[in-house]
Amino acid sequence: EASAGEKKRWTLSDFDIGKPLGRGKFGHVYLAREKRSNHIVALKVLFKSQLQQSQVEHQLRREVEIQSHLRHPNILRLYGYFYDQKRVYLILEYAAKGELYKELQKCKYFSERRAATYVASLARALIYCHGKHVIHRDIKPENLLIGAQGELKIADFGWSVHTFNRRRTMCGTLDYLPPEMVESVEHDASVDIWSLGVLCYEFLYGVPPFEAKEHSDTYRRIVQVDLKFPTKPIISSAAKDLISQMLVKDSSQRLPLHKLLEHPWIVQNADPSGVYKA
Ligand SMILES: COCCOc1ccc2cc1OCC(=O)N(C)CCCNCc1c[nH]c3ncnc(c13)N2
Repeated sequence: EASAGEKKRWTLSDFDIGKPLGRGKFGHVYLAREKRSNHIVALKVLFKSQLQQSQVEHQLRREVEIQSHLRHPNILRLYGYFYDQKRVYLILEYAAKGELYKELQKCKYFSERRAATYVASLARALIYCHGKHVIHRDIKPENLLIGAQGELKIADFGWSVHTFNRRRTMCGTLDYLPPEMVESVEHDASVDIWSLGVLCYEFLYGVPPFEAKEHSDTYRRIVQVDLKFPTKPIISSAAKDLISQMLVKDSSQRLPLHKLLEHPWIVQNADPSGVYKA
């Protein structure tokens, strides 16, 4: 056993590999059990060749370094990592209820209580991250997982926690980008308030607020903050008020995350435990 201080050297033979949990851009994620402790984990396998091709291996190293120090109930734990000739393996907390975006697709949109409970837990996770000078957790639905008790977990390692000019081509959608990033000017932790506002809108309406057929139209809608609320589903004015205070072009005018937790819509709808009980 490695003593508390030194890092344990993991190898693939320490794990029984179970069912695949899904495929990401750079590799597969598997259910796995650590043999000695019988601890169930998720094992993400990344191919070194693909990481080299996309020149992200140094970013991954930095991400893993940062992520391994984050400890929050709404941030997926990274327990450790190891590598062999061809692959890098990330040993991760297992989120038993899987991907949030699949749940959102299935329900089309969430109730105000469910949306508020998720938004409040994400706000707490982001307050924690900002307290550690970690920003831009890239909180779109694809990067959110659901734990065994229904709690939300940010799984994405952002790739861009300290990089300011991440190329969006790597991750496709523009939908979540705030104006300052779309216009690729300096940005700070308030980008996360914008993205959380976009996410809150999508939880309630089932589509992101600035969606358009063409990238150029989405781009224009974002920089103009062309925010419209559909008539269906019927959403409370408190929810619209909160979203309107987050999707503000001037990043210094966006509702601070700790104020979000005191907003009437959150106070009246979010379950204090951070767990949505159907
Ligand atoms: C550089 O990589 C950073 C870490 O990225 C991830 C960590 C953990 C992940 C997924 C991650 O990236 C996204 C990705 O690979 N997919 C979209 C495919 C698999 C989807 N997950 C399915 C899943 C279900 N129960 C889970 N419990 C824990 N982790 C999971 C999952 N996935």
